[in-house]
Amino acid sequence: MAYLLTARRTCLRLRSHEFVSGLHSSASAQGPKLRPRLAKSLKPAFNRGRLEVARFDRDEAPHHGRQGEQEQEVSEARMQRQRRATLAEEGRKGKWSSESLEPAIAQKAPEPIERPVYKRKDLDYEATAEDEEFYNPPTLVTTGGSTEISASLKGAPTRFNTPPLLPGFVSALRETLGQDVRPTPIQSLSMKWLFDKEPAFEWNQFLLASETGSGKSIAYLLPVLQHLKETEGSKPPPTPSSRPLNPRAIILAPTHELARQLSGFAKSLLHSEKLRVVCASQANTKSQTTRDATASQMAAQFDSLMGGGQGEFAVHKNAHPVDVLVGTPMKIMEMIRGRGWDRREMTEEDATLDPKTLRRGRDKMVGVGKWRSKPELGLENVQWVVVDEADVLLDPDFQEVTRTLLADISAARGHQVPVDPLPTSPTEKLPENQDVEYPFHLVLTSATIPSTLARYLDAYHPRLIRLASPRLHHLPKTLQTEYASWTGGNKNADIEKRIRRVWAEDALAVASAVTPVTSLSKILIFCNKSSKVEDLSTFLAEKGIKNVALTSASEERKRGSNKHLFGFLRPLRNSQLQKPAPLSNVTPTNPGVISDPSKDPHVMITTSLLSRGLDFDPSINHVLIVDEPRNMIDFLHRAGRSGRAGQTGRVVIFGKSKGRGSDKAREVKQRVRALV
Ligand SMILES: Nc1ncnc2c1ncn2[C@@H]1O[C@H](COP(=O)(O)OP(=O)(O)OP(=O)(O)O)[C@@H](O)[C@H]1O
Repeated sequence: MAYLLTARRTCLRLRSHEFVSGLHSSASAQGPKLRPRLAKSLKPAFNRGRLEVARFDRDEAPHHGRQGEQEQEVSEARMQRQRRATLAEEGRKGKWSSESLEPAIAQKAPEPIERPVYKRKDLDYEATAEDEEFYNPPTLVTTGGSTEISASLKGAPTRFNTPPLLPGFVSALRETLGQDVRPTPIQSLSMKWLFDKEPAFEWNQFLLASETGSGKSIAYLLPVLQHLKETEGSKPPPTPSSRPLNPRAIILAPTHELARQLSGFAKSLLHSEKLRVVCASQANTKSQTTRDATASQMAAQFDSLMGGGQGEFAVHKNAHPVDVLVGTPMKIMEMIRGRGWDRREMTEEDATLDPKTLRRGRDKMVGVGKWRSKPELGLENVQWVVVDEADVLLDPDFQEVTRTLLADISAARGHQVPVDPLPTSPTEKLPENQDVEYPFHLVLTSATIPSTLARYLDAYHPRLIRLASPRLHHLPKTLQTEYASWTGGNKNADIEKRIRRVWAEDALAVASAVTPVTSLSKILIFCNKSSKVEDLSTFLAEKGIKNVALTSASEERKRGSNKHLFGFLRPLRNSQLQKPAPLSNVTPTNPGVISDPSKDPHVMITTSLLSRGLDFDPSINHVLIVDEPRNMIDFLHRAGRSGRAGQTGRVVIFGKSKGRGSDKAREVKQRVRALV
């Protein structure tokens, strides 16, 4: 009750401070029609090919989320009517001033969710040089750059059925995602293209490109797991000389957090169809007793750089073979070649380097000194490699490690692949006819395909089968965008006000009893710098808002588990693998009580570190972007932590509405509108 009163007071105050400058929903934004960033790179291929464009009617459209959209629209309209009636009634009784009613009704009511109607993409575009940020596939499926471009979701499965899926996977999907689960567009495409087709199943390369929260993990996990299951009997028995683990599939992810979540999710699909999944980023603590003193010191130094440390994964000599290994490329390289594989002689210059100035990725990998432990991981059995968040893992910072890893797997399977350095400048021409053939299936996935990656794929993977969803490079339809303007005073205080306003709206919803809100919204805040994360975290904590601040250097990240994200990540529905921390004052018998953000953290503050791939809980229905996004790719990933899998969410972008610096904010606004 006390909280409710505070919430009401906050609502009244909000009326007078005008820092929200406009509300733009995905459904209503009529901003200038900017072309999405387009690459010219596909044009020649496109001109040579035949084209079918996919278009499917509402009834044909694969399910785009958990909740039936029709049902949702009806319930939202009803909710809005009830809310108006309740608030008006309260207003008549003198509880509210008419002034405070207006924003409460207008701002709380969510926009009706548009049905996904997939339309033909524009084909005759002109891309300018500065527009070349995103690659834009002209249609849903393109097979390489050669003779044929065939397309469409026509004929693609619109249900998870047996076949093509094994019954155990169908039941696991229903258990995890609900009985009526239907494939999203990218999953339909993957079921059509990635499942074994008789007679020949050569080594293929695929790109799965679709917007954030559209189910890419299932799109690649199902074909990989099913193929492993079907070929289980033909697995060669481990020989005494072979190295341990010997996975049949490797999934690469850019962060330990994502690797852990993906392996947990893969396990949740394997309740009936059993396979062994191991996460290289999970603690399994084997002490490194065989090291000498110098080696231990170096390893400790290495750990502090790499975010390893206590409880880190180590391979036991007699470890059983596994089916799927999930991890970051750096961690897996270390398991393949041995810890410290990338070390080199110390130079004078090294001694002067400040570790803080090292770039992420390979720079941080490169240590100095000669220490190196024995290689540990066998690779002869690898038949699938998935590169999740491929645009990060193949970007200039990471691509050398990723490509070296792919080359090592190839070499272990008897096929040498050169790893030539790529040009450092994005404008430099890539060598032609570099068709890289790997002796395994390669699946690349991403929600964003920058033009540089598209060019690399054209040059090195011309046979790549590209599967793209109709909403690639757009925000999820269920995500609303809103622009907030700084007041000109303390920015941290503006952010605090915005947070309190979200909770005031929640409290209102509880008061008017139109939504079954049992806890306050959780809020994810993205800053550009770690120092800003820490500063904001301290400020909010002082104001009684308990929060979790995570940067690449955070101690919590070194524990080999995702405990530091509990309560924020989406828990797995059918397993006990992840359990969010209970909210202190919400109980099953007292569901109307809202949670207390001064006791349980409802706010997480981070940098782009956690913007990639992580599946956050739907209770995170607000993302605040408090620093100007570095680019639209970064923005799409940050914003896409909410509004996932058809759930509603809102992204609030802060900027200056007047004076110096407001031009930038206007430009961001325009570019964001082009993504709606
Ligand atoms: N067919 C489906 N119906 C309903 N929910 C689904 C479906 N497929 C996946 N999901 C759920 O959608 C959420 C997002 O899926 P996932 O993390 O695979 O998205 P993504 O496309 O990989 O997103 P990102 O680009 O951010 O990594 C998950 O919670 C997943 O369980």
